[in-house]
Amino acid sequence: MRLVMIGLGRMGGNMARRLMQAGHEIVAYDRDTDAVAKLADAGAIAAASLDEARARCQEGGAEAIWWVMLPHGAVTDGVIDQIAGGASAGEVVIDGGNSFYKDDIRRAKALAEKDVHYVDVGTSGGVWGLERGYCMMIGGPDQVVRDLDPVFSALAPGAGSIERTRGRAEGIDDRAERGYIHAGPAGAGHFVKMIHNGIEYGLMQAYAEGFDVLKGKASEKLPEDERYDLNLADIAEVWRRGSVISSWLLDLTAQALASDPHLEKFSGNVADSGEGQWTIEAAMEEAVPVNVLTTALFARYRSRVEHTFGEKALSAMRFGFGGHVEMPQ
Ligand SMILES: O=C(CO)[C@H](O)[C@H](O)COP(=O)(O)O
Repeated sequence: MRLVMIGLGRMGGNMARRLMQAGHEIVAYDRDTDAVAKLADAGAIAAASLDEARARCQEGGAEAIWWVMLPHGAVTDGVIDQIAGGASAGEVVIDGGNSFYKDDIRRAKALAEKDVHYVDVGTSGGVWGLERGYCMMIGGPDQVVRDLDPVFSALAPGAGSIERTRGRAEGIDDRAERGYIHAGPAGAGHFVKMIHNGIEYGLMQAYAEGFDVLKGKASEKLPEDERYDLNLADIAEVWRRGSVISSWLLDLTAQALASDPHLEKFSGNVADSGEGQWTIEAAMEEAVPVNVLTTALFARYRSRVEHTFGEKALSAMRFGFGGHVEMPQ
């Protein structure tokens, strides 16, 4: 198939490459003309504007398919509005970024008025996706998603060497086993991806806290015979092998500790892109308790300030009721 890839950053660029490796044709568009030129060197058709991208995509006679891979919010909305402005009936807009699922529902309704189809794809795989493939959670109309199957199938990891899940029925839709699902109508793909990312926050926080406690065991504040100077890189390594908590996130932790045992490259000011917060908002709408996920998000907020005003207030109250002084820095 021929499709336009808009946004040729870490994700979009590599997804375009993976699609071309599978025989698809990519019309490449990005405001960064160097990124377009680089992808053209790898075999893509370069486009200097959205109009040109549409024309090049339609050359084969089919309506344009747009895969948008941009930061969520205003940037993605702006580009989709521009596409919609010149769109013909039958075009397909796919948002493969990390959009908020309620934005998908709104966009799908607006585009449907022009008979333009909208598909939301929560895409996981990060910078490793070119090689390993991308796990995709898809929302949108059934037939449109079916028609795009060659694209999803090429991007997905495939069944690979992962054993079939014991107890899973034979002869059912095997897309999940090949690394992608059609989760439901507009927004369902990004909703599932949002929860995936919420879980990601919780898992990451659990590893981070565990390693913090291991590191702290060398503290001079502990009795001498209870101090251990633990090799964190080795602990991460051994847990990768047969332990209950082995995972890809642990693999990445082991890699980071192997090359930088004190993680000196990092300040520890942890950013977030919104999915953790949206997960908690969704849980509140459903009145579902998400204690771990909430704590993980708040730990990120906490990581960005040396001391909060609230912590100063704590010290002030302790001092007020008991004359208790603060810990020395
Ligand atoms: O989609 C992803 C992985 O699957 C994102 O890369 C990841 O979740 C980053 O999110 P945040 O910036 O909030 O940590």
